Amino acid sequence: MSVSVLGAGAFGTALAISLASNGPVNLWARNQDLASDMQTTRVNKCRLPGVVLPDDLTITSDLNAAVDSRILLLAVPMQKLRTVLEQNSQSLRDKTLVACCKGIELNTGLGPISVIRESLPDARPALLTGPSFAADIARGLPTALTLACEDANLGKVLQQQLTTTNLRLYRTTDTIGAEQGGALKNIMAIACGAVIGAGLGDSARAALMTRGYAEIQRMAMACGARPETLAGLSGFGDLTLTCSSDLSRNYQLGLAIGRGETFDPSVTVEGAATARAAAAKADEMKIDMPITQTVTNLVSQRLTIADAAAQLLARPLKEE
Ligand SMILES: NC(=O)C1=CN([C@@H]2O[C@H](COP(=O)(O)OP(=O)(O)OC[C@H]3O[C@@H](n4cnc5c(N)ncnc54)[C@H](O)[C@@H]3O)[C@@H](O)[C@H]2O)C=CC1
Ligand SMILES: O=C(CO)COP(=O)(O)O
Repeated sequence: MSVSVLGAGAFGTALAISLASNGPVNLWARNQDLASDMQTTRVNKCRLPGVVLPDDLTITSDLNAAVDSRILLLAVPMQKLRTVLEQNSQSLRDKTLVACCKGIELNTGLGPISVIRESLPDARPALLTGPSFAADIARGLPTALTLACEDANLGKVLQQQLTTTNLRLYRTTDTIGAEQGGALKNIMAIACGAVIGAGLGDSARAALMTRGYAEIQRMAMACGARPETLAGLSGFGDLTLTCSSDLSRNYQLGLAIGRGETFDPSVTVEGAATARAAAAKADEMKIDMPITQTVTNLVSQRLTIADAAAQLLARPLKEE
């Protein structure tokens, strides 16, 4: 097998389904019961109900069976990435590792590429990010994503290997821009969901998306991102999708906050921890990120939606 996907959640399963149209793919599930069930039923009932797994997709709970591949995709939540790398360091240490997660690590302020570099210095890291819902990819709907890799030659190889008929990859060497855009847009999606949930209207959402994009640019460019990456699929593209679709879990959390409803804590919502990480980093770097700060306070219930809106509107007037 040339490609394996580690993590049989929604995104890992969807990517494995798409990649199986290019040839055999391994999908590693850490949970043996889930792996057995998927082998028998050929469906991932929990995460992608109703989508039949293709014959060229092999499911395993044995990591050693999966790490034989030349390319390994890591489709686990951002806050779990370091654990997965460290727990499996012997098997993963010199591999090509394509992170598929979108977030900033809470305790370190690092993105996925830096976490891979710190945990496994001999690995070759890359990032797959951009606007796509697992359900869309799994159904074979047309999708375009960004493959970010500092090593331009490896980036070209990965672009070729991971593009499928319906999943078109663009490449960049700007891993910082791709990481930051993909992580920070989740924060803005929570804010937009909250505004819509509270009935504050589409105009308020457009304001948040635009000023949120300004925040993303400020932080990302201070970290070394290139503006054209932020304007591309991994930045503007994903911001647009996630802030405007009910399918987004970040947006759904925002909706629940805005409506005063509870939200299932077991659902993967990257923007919650990422908002805290980004707010702390912004403080440290003296970058103005009022929406990020507000989302942190909303998620931790230190602020009501009415007070959040009032605070943002009352900020000193400035040039755009
Ligand atoms: N679901 C989607 O539409 C998309 C998700 N993503 C990103 O993909 C990443 C994963 O998200 P989903 O697959 O949707 O989440 P999910 O909650 O459906 O799946 C997460 C998977 O990670 C596994 N996992 C968690 N901790 C682990 C550990 N310590 N060791 C091994 N495996 C572990 C879980 O068992 C689960 O299979 C996130 O960063 C998300 O932002 C990106 C684009 C689209
Ligand atoms: O990243 C995504 C879309 O590109 C998925 O969004 P959610 O994690 O909010 O569901």
